[in-house]
Amino acid sequence: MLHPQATEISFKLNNGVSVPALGLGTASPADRFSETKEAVKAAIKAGYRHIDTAWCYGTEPYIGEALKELFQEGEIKRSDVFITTKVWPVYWDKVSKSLDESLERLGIDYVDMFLHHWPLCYAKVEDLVNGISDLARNPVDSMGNPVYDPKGDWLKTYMDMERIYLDPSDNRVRAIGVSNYPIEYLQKVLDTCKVKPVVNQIEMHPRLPQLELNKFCHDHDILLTAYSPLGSNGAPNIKLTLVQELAKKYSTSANDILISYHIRKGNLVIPRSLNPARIATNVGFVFLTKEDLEALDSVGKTDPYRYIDEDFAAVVPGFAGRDKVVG
Ligand SMILES: NC(=O)C1=CN([C@@H]2O[C@H](COP(=O)(O)OP(=O)(O)OC[C@H]3O[C@@H](n4cnc5c(N)ncnc54)[C@H](O)[C@@H]3O)[C@@H](O)[C@H]2O)C=CC1
Ligand SMILES: O=C1O[C@H](CO)[C@@H](O)[C@@H]1O
Repeated sequence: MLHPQATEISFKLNNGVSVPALGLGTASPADRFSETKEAVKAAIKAGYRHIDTAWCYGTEPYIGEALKELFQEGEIKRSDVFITTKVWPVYWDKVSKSLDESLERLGIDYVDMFLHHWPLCYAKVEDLVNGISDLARNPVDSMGNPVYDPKGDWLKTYMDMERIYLDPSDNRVRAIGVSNYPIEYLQKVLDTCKVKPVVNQIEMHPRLPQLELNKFCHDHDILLTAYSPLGSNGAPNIKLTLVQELAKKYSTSANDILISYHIRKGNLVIPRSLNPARIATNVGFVFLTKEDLEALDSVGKTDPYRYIDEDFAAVVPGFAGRDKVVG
C-alpha cells in the first residue's frame, strides 16, 4: 500500500482551520539558537509546513530570518506555513504584549496558533543578562524555589487570549489553544470560557501515552499536539524495544514509528532537530495497525516516564517537579 509522507497529512482544528500534522519543534539549546534558521529552511525544503515555537525559546528571531529568506526566494508564501507560538507564564497578564513581541521577532503579522504555554503565573523578576525581554524566564528565590505571582490567575491568561481571538478588528491569531493543561483545567475552561481551545500541547509518547487526556480531548473536539515525541534530548525513545521491533516489521526507522504513532491517532506531533539530514528523514509515515497502537500505548503501563518535569511545573496537577535542586 502506498502511504503519504507525514508532511502531506493535515487535520482540521475545531474552528475549521487546517493544520499540518507534522511540525518542526524549535526549543533549541541556547548555544545553538542560531542554527534554528537553517533547520527551518531545511524543514520547509523537506516539505514541512508547520513550525512550533514559543516566546520563551529564544529561537523566534532565527525562525523570522528563515521565513524572510524563504518568502524572498519564493520557496513559500506566508499562507503556506502554519506557525505556532506561545505565551510564557511571566507574561500571564501581558498576553497582547507577548503576542506583539513574538510577531515582531518572527517578522510576521499573524500566527496560525497561539497557545497558553503553562497554566501558572510567574512573578516578573528583572534579569538584564539572561532574561527574555529583560525578565527572568524561570524566576527563583535564593533557595532555588520558583517565584510565582501571588495575584496570578492562569485562567485570566486564556481569557485574554480569547478576547484577542474574538475581536473582529484584531487579526493577529487564527486559533487559540493551551499546553500542559490537565483534564480539570480544561474542564474549567470549557465551563467558563466562550472559545474552546483548538489543541492541548502536551508531552506524549509510548512511555507517557496520556490515554485519559486523549479521550477527554477527542470527546471535546480538541486535538493534542505531542511534544518530546522522541523522548527529548538524545531521543531515548528510539531505543525502546517495541519501537525497534516495529521499525523492523515495517522496514522503517524508529523515529518514523514514534512520529506515526501520534498521527495515526489523529494528533499533531512536533519532533525537534537541528540536523538537516535528520529533519528530512523524520517525515516517513507508517500506517500502524490498531494492535500496534495498543501495544505502543501499553509501554506506558510497565515503563512510564515523563521526560519534561521541571520544578516550576509541580503546581500543575500531574507534574512532580523532578528537577528540583535542593540547595
Ligand atoms: N509546550 C511545552 O511545554 C513543550 C513544548 N515542546 C516542543 O516540542 C518540541 C519537541 O520536543 P523536544 O523536547 O525538543 O524533544 P524531541 O522528542 O523532539 O527530541 C529532540 C531530540 O531528538 C534528537 N533527534 C531528532 N531527530 C532524530 C533522529 N532522526 N535520530 C536521532 N535523534 C534525533 C534531537 O537531536 C534532540 O536531541 C520542542 O522542540 C518544542 O517545540 C517541548 C517541550 C515542552
Ligand atoms: O516548551 C518548553 O520547553 C522547555 C523544555 O524543553 C520547557 O520549559 C517548556 O515547557
